[in-house]
This record gives sequence, C-alpha cells and structure tokens, in this order.
Amino acid sequence: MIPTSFDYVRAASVPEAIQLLKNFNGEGKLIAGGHSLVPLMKFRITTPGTLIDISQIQELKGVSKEGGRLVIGALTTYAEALGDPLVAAHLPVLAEAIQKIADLQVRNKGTIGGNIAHADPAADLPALALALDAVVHITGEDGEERVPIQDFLFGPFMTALPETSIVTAVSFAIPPTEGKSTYLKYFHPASGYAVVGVAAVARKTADGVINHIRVGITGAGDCAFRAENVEKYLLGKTATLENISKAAQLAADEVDMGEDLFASSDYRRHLCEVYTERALRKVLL
Ligand SMILES: Cc1cc2nc3c(=O)[nH]c(=O)nc-3n(C[C@H](O)[C@H](O)[C@H](O)COP(=O)(O)OP(=O)(O)OC[C@H]3O[C@@H](n4cnc5c(N)ncnc54)[C@H](O)[C@@H]3O)c2cc1C
Repeated sequence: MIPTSFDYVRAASVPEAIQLLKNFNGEGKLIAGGHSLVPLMKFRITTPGTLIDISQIQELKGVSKEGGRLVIGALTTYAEALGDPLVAAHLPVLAEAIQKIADLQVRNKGTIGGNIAHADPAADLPALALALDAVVHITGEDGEERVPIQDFLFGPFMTALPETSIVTAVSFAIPPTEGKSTYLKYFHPASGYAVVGVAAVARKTADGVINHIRVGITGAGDCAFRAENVEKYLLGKTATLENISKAAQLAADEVDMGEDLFASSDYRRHLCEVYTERALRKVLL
C-alpha cells in the first residue's frame, strides 16, 4: 500500500520542532530515520497529516561522556554509534546490540532516539536501555526533563513522552570495567526483530559474589521489561551454574508472554529462559 497524502515540513531546531508539534495539534508526527514510521504509514496504521522532519537538527547528533554516563543524541544513527570511539571504549555492549539490528540499510538510517521513542515491543534497544539504567532526555513546552527508562516505557508503542515533546538524547550508565555485559537475541528470520532479546549487565566481588545484576528482556511481552525476579534471586549469591539456571527459570514469570503466528507464548517462555541463562553465563562465569 502507499500512505495517505500528508504535508511535510522540516524543523531546523528543537524549539521549532516543539512549536510545529503544538501548531499541528496532534496531527503532526516527528520523523527521524523513518524506518519504523514509514512502514506504519504504508499500512495506514498511522495517517499523520504532516510529517515534521527532525533529521537535520545537528545538535541532536553525536555521543558525549558525562561523568559515568554516555549521552547519545537522539538523531545519532546506529551506524554512527557503531563507529563512535566513545561507544567502542565505554559501551561495547551497545555496539554488540546494534550489530544485531536488522541490516546495513536500517542501521544507516534508524536512530537511537527513534528506537526508544517508538517503543516497539520487539525492538532491541529497550532491553539494553533497561539493563544499563538508561535515562531519556526530553524537551517540551515546559523545558527539559529526564525520565528513567523504566518510567518511560509502559506498553506496546506507548511511552511517557508528552504529545508536544521530543526525545533529545538517551544516556546509558557506563558499566564498571571489572563487570561484564552482553545482549543476546533470537531473531525473527524475516524481519530481524527480536522474538526474544536479553541484555545482561553484571559485576562480582573478588570472591565471586554477585553485587550488581541487571537483566532487560524484549520481544517476549507487550513491552520490554526488567527481569527483577532474576536480579533479586542472584544478588548476593555466588555465580554458580545452579544459581544461574534457577534464576533463568524466573525470567518469564514477570509478564504475560506474547503470542503471534511465529511464536506461541509457550515458545517465547522457553526462549526467555534459554536466552536469559545464556546471557547470565556470559556475564557471570
Ligand atoms: C526491515 C526493518 C527491520 C528492522 N529490524 C529491527 C531490529 O531488528 N531491531 C530493532 O530494534 N529495530 C528494527 N527496525 C526498526 C528500526 O530500528 C527503526 O528505524 C527504529 O526503531 C526507529 O528509528 P527511526 O529513526 O527510523 O524512527 P522513525 O521511523 O523516524 O520514527 C519512529 C517513531 O518515533 C518517533 N520519533 C522518532 N524520533 C523521535 C524523537 N527524537 N523524539 C520523539 N519522537 C521520535 C516518530 O514520531 C515515530 O512515531 C527495523 C526496521 C525495518 C524497516
């Protein structure tokens, strides 16, 4: 199908984008890389009256280090993040996850901010963002706010982003060098989206006791989630195969598993356990 007709404007700055969102009163939609929005428009699942193109706002591009966090401008593409020396030095797990997103074309156009703002339940970055205690930087009519990722995502394609606001950056906590992190994914064979994707970040004391553990899971339910039962089970315990296996069994307990033509809820539950166990072994053993 082709989209219904729409108008197009280009915003040159964040204040202009916010003003345009206000002017179009719910009928305008931001477009960044367009790799999630345009397919939805083609299926006429969304029919915006006007596209507000933010892709040329230079201040929303690039990566910087602020204290213990990497701040990634919302319009930074996957390919740009992948080639960034700060990402390579401080957040190799982001590069690991990005390499698992779709194909070169999608990685050249899709943006970090678009991925998070779109909140696709099968997208990869939400799981990693949860495991890395990400914070979403938002600017709107009332100024700037910073929202922890757990309060930002709350349902399929649903976020806490107000209608006339824009995501300007996503910041990720840099894991301590003595810890380990990973992102593992069971791909949908056609689209490359996560049927189940698991991000894990962990750290142990010198005598092997787990003193930091975060597990984020995507693809399995309505929305990416933090596997807090898994984390609680492991925290303070030693990293043994038995503890890891028991913890992984709790991974699917926290949300209702999704079901579609490709994977039943039982299969997703199974994948959750298997991929959580593999991720935990990688970061804890
Ligand atoms: C064939 C194909 C395969 C894909 N496979 C994967 C995959 O394996 N894993 C994965 O994670 N993703 C996948 N994607 C999705 C892709 O990564 C998207 O490009 C990305 O998720 C959205 O980024 P975008 O810049 O293209 O956003 P757009 O499509 O431009 O926008 C998406 C939505 O976010 C909003 N938005 C965008 N930027 C902002 C902002 N700064 N502030 C507020 N709202 C904003 C838009 O208004 C729109 O509602 C795939 C896409 C395609 C076409």
